[in-house]
Amino acid sequence: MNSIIEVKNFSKTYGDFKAVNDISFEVEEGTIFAFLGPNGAGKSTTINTLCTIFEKTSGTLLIDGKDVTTQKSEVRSAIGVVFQDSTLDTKMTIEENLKMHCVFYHVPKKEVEERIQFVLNLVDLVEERKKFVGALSGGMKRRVEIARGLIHYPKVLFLDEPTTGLDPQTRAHIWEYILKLQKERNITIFLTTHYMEEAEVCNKIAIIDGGKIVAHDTPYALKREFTKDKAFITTKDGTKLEQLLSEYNLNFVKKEGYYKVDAEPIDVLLQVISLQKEDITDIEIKKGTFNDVFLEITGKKIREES
Ligand SMILES: Nc1ncnc2c1ncn2[C@@H]1O[C@H](COP(=O)(O)OP(=O)(O)OP(=O)(O)O)[C@@H](O)[C@H]1O
Repeated sequence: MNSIIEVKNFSKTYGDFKAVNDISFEVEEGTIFAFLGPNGAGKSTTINTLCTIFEKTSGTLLIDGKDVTTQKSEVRSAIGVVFQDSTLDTKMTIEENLKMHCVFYHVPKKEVEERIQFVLNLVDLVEERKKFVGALSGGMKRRVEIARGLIHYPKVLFLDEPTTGLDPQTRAHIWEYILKLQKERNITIFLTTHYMEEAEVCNKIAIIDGGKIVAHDTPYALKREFTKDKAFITTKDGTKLEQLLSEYNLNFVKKEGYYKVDAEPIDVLLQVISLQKEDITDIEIKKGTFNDVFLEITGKKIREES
């Protein structure tokens, strides 16, 4: 597949401080890419440089083959941006905000109406187009921002925490629009989020920490690498279970009233269970979560290595 975003050896320093330290990654066209990291990791610096707002210190950053340093206006035409701080004019209606954006982006006059219809349809705001932005709910404002970010038909949409502060139902709606954009329009979505369950539905995830990319893969592969399924076992004979788990080399932790046991390799766990089936009163297997992945990569594991 074609890489629509290419970042090679990108660094950004503020004085002596390396906020982003020689990172490289690519994003394939038509995919949803999550860029995650703890506070101060270098996410905003990278996004702002990709969006031509900041200047790089070194490296190459291309969007749709255009250089973010030397071809700023071509890059700006290729991207839509929805940042956390709203830049909508609250004293204007939705329609007026969208029209103004069309002027900025030199959308041909005869196409303006069709595009407004298209983007409002996408975010379910056709009926509201004459409403003043100042009178809209937080979720509606976010939808208007997404509509506005799309009105010049960008190839890549940058979404900086698009669902932060929204209620679960509105978050689910925003995700419907994001998935629809990807499926129906082949738009590449580059997003940040601190909701790990949102990161899980993305095609690829990169995790940045301390200015370095510390993981970059599919959610599935990251989960496989960084988490283990756990079995929660309740037994009438703890001593026997502990003996068996040690004998079969399965890690476990004794908790109040149950044991938390590594459920992998599953065949080994099944053997232990079959040897103690008269005593076991309850078993629940829980899959590793993406929260575990993030903690493992940016917390425990990294600290252990550094
Ligand atoms: N203008 C600046 N001058 C000096 N240091 C800066 C400047 N901007 C950012 N930094 C530092 O660079 C590092 C990366 O910042 P950045 O804003 O990219 O992180 P982030 O991952 O977006 O964090 P957050 O999730 O908190 O927004 C941080 O340590 C930050 O303090």
